[in-house]
Amino acid sequence: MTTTVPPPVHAPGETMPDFLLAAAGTTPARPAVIEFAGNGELRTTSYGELAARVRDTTAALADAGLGPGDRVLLETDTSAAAIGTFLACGRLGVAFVPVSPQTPDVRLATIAASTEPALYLSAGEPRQFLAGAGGVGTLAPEGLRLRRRPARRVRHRREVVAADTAYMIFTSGTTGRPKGVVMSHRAVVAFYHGMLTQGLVGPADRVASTSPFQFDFSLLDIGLALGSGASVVPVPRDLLRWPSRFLTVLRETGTTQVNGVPSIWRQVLRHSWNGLAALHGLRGVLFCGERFPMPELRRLQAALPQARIVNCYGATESMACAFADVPRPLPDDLDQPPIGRAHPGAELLLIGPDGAPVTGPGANGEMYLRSPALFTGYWDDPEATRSALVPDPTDPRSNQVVLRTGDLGCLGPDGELYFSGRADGQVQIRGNRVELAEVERRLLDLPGVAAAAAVVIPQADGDVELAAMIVQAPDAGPFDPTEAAAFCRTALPAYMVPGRIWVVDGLPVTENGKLDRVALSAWATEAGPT
Ligand SMILES: Nc1ncnc2c1ncn2[C@@H]1O[C@H](COS(=O)(=O)NC(=O)C[C@H](N)c2cccc(Br)c2)[C@@H](O)[C@H]1O
Repeated sequence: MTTTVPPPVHAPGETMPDFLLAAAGTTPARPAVIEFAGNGELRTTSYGELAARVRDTTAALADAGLGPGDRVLLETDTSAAAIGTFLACGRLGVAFVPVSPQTPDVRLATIAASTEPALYLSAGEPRQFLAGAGGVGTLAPEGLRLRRRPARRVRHRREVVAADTAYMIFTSGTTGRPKGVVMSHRAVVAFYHGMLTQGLVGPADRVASTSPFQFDFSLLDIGLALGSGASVVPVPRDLLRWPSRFLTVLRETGTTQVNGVPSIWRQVLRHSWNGLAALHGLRGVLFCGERFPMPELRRLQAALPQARIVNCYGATESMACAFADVPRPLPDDLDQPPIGRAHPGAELLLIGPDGAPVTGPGANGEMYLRSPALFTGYWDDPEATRSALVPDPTDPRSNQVVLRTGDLGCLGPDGELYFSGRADGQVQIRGNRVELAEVERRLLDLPGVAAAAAVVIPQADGDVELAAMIVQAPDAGPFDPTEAAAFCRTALPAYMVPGRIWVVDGLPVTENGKLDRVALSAWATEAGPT
């Protein structure tokens, strides 16, 4: 008879640490973090041990003079030490700014200059040039080690309130200058509760987290696991890129749920489909961040017939907002999985070009999000904040703000939403507006194509040329670019047919694992016409 493990008890007015440590009150002995140490060794931190670590680190940070309104720059991958540290920050009302060790020096310096952290903590050797900026310390498995105390500051606030900033995530802004998304405890916990309504995992589950710590997807994974009384399994970044090692981590840690962007599956599906299919304990997959190419999604679903696959949509400005089960079986004529609808407690509106809501099957519009999980604003950027948090277009008088996502959506027959690309994602080709995703969707219909990316190459005469790269499925035959172009021509206007199509082994991805269109365009320009 299976003993039912009591779920954690959540209370109103929770801060992020309250929410994430709730299970320490109900199941202190159960594993909170399971780290893969290699050669069959696992390092487990129980909820009780995590809570004790948070207490010690909170005392160390308080002793260093940190308090509400301060910021800590936290350079690390996801780990028990990292989680314990950011929870301690939350206990003191100190915001943490996560950056991954792979962050280039210039970007780290930009973020540090903008956020003026009271303390810079690094899991590895702290980067020297930051030493003069304030306090410096290192994260060690046994706790925090200060190398330079933070300068003393005048303290105006002493209470931690749920509206305080829990963290700030810097995303690449379209203007090139990174924007700091400021998230309050109240917003994060509101999203976490919305996520818990989806019944994704229970206390016996082990959630593999594959995103870099600086990507809020990692914070979703931590919230999903710890908020459910389950375990987080951080997947070491250097093992993720090797299919066999990735599968070894999943198998040896007893992972039951894998969260990650679509690209983490590309090489596994190409080279280790059988190894993946052998993981019968895998009962859930959650992906987010961009569309999952349908041929790859079908192969993933075939490898894991027992798994629930969920498409999670959203922006860092509300962590995420919608969860939709990928239909099983996937209809043949479906060209992308739905994003469904916002989680309970939030609502996605479709707004037409005239600012009025659009409804009814097939309606198209820009998605606006109404939610208690909305971000506070962009750090030190009131103008960008005003353009993202806008008065509710259905009734501006209340000054209730909604998030203008910048994403286009369309309504399906049953009221479920589909993602139709970025509102600013169109490119102009010979005067015609083109959604690159439409070209990619057509290429994905080609037999033997597993993934595709379309890109525009600026020409000397000011015009642009449309090109594409495709990744072939393992069983595909030789690729004929002429035949592929003819295939596109039967369904797309001439200006949307790629002038050249390259076969590539993989597609470049950003540090967060999403298709890197800048790298793609640079590569195509070099490989393209001389
Ligand atoms: N499921 C989808 N299908 C298609 N397009 C998606 C999906 N999820 C996003 N996007 C796109 O990515 C944009 C946002 O980018 S972002 O701010 O860097 N954040 C992200 O990508 C990740 C985002 N915070 C997120 C999403 C889900 C869970 C967590 Br936890 C975090 C959205 O505005 C969309 O354009």
